[in-house]
Amino acid sequence: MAIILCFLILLPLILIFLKKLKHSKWKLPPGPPKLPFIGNLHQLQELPPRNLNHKYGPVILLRFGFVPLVVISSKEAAEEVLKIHDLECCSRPETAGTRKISYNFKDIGFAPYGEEWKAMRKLSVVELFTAKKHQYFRSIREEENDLLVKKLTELALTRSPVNLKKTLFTLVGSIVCRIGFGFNLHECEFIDENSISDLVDKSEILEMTSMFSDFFPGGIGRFIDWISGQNKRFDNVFSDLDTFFQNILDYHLKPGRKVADSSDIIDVVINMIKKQEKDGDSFKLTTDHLKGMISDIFLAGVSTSASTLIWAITELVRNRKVMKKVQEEIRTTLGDKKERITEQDLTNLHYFKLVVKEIFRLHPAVPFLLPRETLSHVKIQGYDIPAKTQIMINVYAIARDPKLWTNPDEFNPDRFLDSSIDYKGLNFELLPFGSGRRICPGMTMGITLVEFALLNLLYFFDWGLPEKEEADKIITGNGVAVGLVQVLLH
Ligand code: HEM
Repeated sequence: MAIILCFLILLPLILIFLKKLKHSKWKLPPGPPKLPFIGNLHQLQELPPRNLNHKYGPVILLRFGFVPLVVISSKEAAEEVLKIHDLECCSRPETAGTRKISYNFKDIGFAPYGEEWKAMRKLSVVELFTAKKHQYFRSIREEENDLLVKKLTELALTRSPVNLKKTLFTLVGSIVCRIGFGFNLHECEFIDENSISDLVDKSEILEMTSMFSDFFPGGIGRFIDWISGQNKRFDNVFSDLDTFFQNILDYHLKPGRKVADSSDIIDVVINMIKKQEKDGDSFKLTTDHLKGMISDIFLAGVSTSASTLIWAITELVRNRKVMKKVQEEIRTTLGDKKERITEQDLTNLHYFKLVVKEIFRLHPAVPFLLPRETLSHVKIQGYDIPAKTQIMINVYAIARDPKLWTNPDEFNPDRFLDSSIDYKGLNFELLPFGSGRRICPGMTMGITLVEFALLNLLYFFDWGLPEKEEADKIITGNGVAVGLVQVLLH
């Protein structure tokens, strides 16, 4: 009996010792010094670093509480994660914020890798981006841009300044709501079109704010979140978003609602749920899956495209020569007299596409991609990365790496004149949409949305700053330009 007791007491110590022995053979990535227990938590504000961190190299290991996190900031290391080890690195970590906005990971963007994620992703790709719907989506984008041109023309005639952030978030929000959820934002009973950017800001708070329980899983973390009131703050922010998503769902479930031939993605999923109730399939879609999908489409679709557009106008206002060159190309190719432009007009523009590419390089909407988590042990650039380590890919820094780009901080679309580098996930120096299994499924839609809106803005209007404003004033601290811009009729 005594021997068995001794064995039971010693067993955990032996296991810890063996684990340590195994880990001591590992070559872990370098990183800033860590304090006992909290690791790098005291540096949460400045880490992970946005720019290249030459001091520690392109693969850096951090530890926030109990959570190990690796930051990748070189093209070669990104290629290893996203191409060579894509399967081992394609899960997502769980945090309190992402659990909420994904409705318990019943979505696409934050769901861990597995059968449910595969089924949801296939559904969204098939339904949102099928060829049979291309013409329908195209007409929605064209109609919404016509409305924008009308609104901006009125502002130009009265020489009133334009609030870029509100205007472009409303444009993108109205397109995404019609395509994804089948309702017209301008006539909507449950949301004011001007509050779209505020809602997106709230979702970003949820994604970005960290909870103690994210770093100290279990009782201690949850207790500190509760005492500090962080839980309550979180719930308050989430409740506005949840109300909006619930309204979208109720709108679809209204008795007697007529579903058009070109039903939106939510109608399709509701019909699948009804069908499954009869068939008894093994993967059951639920209301949480529906809300997770609404959350994904809204959050992933709106802020990315809108902030890219805002940056495009901002850079062009700051770089008048490029603005002149691109407008000359557009107006010469399309002719000067069009009252309305269509997506067909995008086809013959060359320099314009380079301008868009340069915007995606300098201002990737998701600078660290969405965080990944390793499913098993991998080696990146010769370093050991254990299973269940978070990985962030700093595509912002890679796209400004002086080893890859000449004058990297300069806005210069001409750099792509003789280059075959593209941004669709195959060139690892330019990854605004990510790459591999978790690459953005809305890429085609996002690109068309950005290109067509920008074409309208540049064909019909001349842009500049309101009197006495300087270019830098249209940039805010959190990286998105929000200021007022003067619009003049061409
Ligand atoms: C300019 C526009 C857009 C940009 C720059 C962008 C960028 C991204 C990036 C960087 C990721 C993470 C990829 C990774 O982790 O490797 C992502 C994921 C995602 N995007 Fe987009 N996106 C855009 C538009 C859209 C649109 C319009 C939709 C849908 C309506 C969409 C839906 C999604 C979804 C569902 C995911 C999660 C994919 C997964 O985890 O499997 N995105 N996007």
